[in-house]
Amino acid sequence: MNLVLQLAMALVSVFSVQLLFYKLREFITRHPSCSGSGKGVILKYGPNRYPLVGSLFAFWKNRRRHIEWAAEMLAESPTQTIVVERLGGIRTVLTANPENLEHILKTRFDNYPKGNPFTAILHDLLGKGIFNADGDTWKLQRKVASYEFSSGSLRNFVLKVVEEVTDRLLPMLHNASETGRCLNLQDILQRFAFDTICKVAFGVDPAWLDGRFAESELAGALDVAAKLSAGRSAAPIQLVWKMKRMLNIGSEKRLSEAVAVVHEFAMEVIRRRRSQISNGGCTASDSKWEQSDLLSRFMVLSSTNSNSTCKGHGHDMPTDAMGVEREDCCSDEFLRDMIISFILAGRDTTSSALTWFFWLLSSHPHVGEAIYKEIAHLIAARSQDIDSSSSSPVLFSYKEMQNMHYLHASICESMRLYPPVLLDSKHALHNDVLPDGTFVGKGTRVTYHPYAMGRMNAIWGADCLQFKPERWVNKDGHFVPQSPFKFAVFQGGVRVCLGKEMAFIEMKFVAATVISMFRLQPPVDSRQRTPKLVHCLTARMEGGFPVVVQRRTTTPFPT
Ligand code: HEM
Repeated sequence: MNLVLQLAMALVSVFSVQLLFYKLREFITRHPSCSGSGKGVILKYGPNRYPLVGSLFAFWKNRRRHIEWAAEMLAESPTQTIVVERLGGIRTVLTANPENLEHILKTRFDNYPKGNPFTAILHDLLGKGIFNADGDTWKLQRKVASYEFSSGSLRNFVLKVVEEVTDRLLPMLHNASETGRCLNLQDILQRFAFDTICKVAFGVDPAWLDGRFAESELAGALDVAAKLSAGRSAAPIQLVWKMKRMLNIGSEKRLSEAVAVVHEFAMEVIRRRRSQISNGGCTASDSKWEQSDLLSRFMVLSSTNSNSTCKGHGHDMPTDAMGVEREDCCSDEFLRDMIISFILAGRDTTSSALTWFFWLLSSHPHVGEAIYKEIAHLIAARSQDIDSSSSSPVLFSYKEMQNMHYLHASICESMRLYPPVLLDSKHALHNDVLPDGTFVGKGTRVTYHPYAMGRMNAIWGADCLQFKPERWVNKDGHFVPQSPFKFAVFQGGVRVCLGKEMAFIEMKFVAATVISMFRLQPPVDSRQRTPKLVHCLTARMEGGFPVVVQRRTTTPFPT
């Protein structure tokens, strides 16, 4: 009882101080002469229609649909930008304006790091991993990871891994088509994406986990950690999760337990690789490529004695030149954080994109059939293609996948409506003014909103809510890309997603394989229902995506 009372008193006093600061800050930001900008415009949309405490209630009322709520308000704003000021929260500029995005992500990138308020939210889970880092720590990881992702041989390796992992997926679908059993496609795709990223980034097959970790336990821990971390950012009052964390109670207790499981997995991966390196390299069963995985590159960096460069796998990688302490960048903790960032980057994004893609196909069967025809056409053309007669075991070659224009368009169209990363935030280092005239004070959070952008009349036209892959192809049927600041699904500018090409290889390979063999439908009783979108760092479907699997009577593959 005493504790509850103390908690309540602490809350009241913090609220009073915050109220004072809030009023003061409001005064400063609304007087351009005080804030240092002569042109600043404060837009008065969305939650600003509510008085100070009212905005808190509105926030609370919409807490389970804050993504949709923000999208509605952004659509109402003539500049596609709103300013959110609420008690207990950082002043936030929310934007879906492509010019503003280019400004934040490219032109004035230096002024918009992720910032402490963002990194604090994800720190327990991601530590200083690339997703949660700024400055030199980020630069170093970006540089090393770029070597990996820009390498030509990565593409072939990804293709090989994806084919292997798809081979595990197909028997499940065959089995379900024969037994009539319903499958949770979201879970299966997540497992597929997890296996793929572990093999590509760390040279580890999660099948190796058996006996040490139950993969389901790890998957569960990752889900809980992602969901509760996202919950922190959506909390109307940030102080509440901070206090719960301090007291290790409720959701914060569950989060720390889940994080412990995830961390232990990452440490096990590191221990395994260290022992491989100390045993003189990879085991006989490991391929050459596994020595070049991202984790190995970082480890070579840590074990080199040179102070200036690290000569690993034929690359000269600047290390101390980055200004990052060797001990920092090569400690087990640092490697652990890097691993977790990559797991999240590779597991939840592609599986989210594919889940929503297959759901949209189930209500737009003509799109699925058009994709099938495209694949059948490419396979039929194989007999005339000299190269394809090679004995490659790959179901689809890279070249064939490049020619799947309609499939590419359909995946982009699906991500336009359901971007895996729904929103993303930066924090201004200095006062600034966005191209649409919105004043951004030092410390302001600037959030861009790919979900709102994908549903914006002003950007995509009156049919923006319709699923129409045709909007991405020209009259010759070729895919036409859009500006990354309009279609910001992979972010644009300096921190653009490093795994974009890998993601497309993965998604197109799985989609093409599944579509050429099966038709997937939700069970009859849920066909008319739109699944609920939940924000768990990525866009998930509440309750998963149950599907009934029907095998096609013919496939385009030669028998
Ligand atoms: C459909 C799939 C994917 C989508 C939509 C996507 C989207 C994004 C977005 C929006 C960001 C920026 C996040 C931020 O700065 O907060 C990002 C960054 C990143 N992505 Fe992806 N991603 C996808 C797949 C992948 C895959 C498969 C990988 C491979 C591991 C990957 C690796 C990364 C990395 C390393 C970054 C950090 C870049 C940096 O901060 O410099 N992504 N991605």
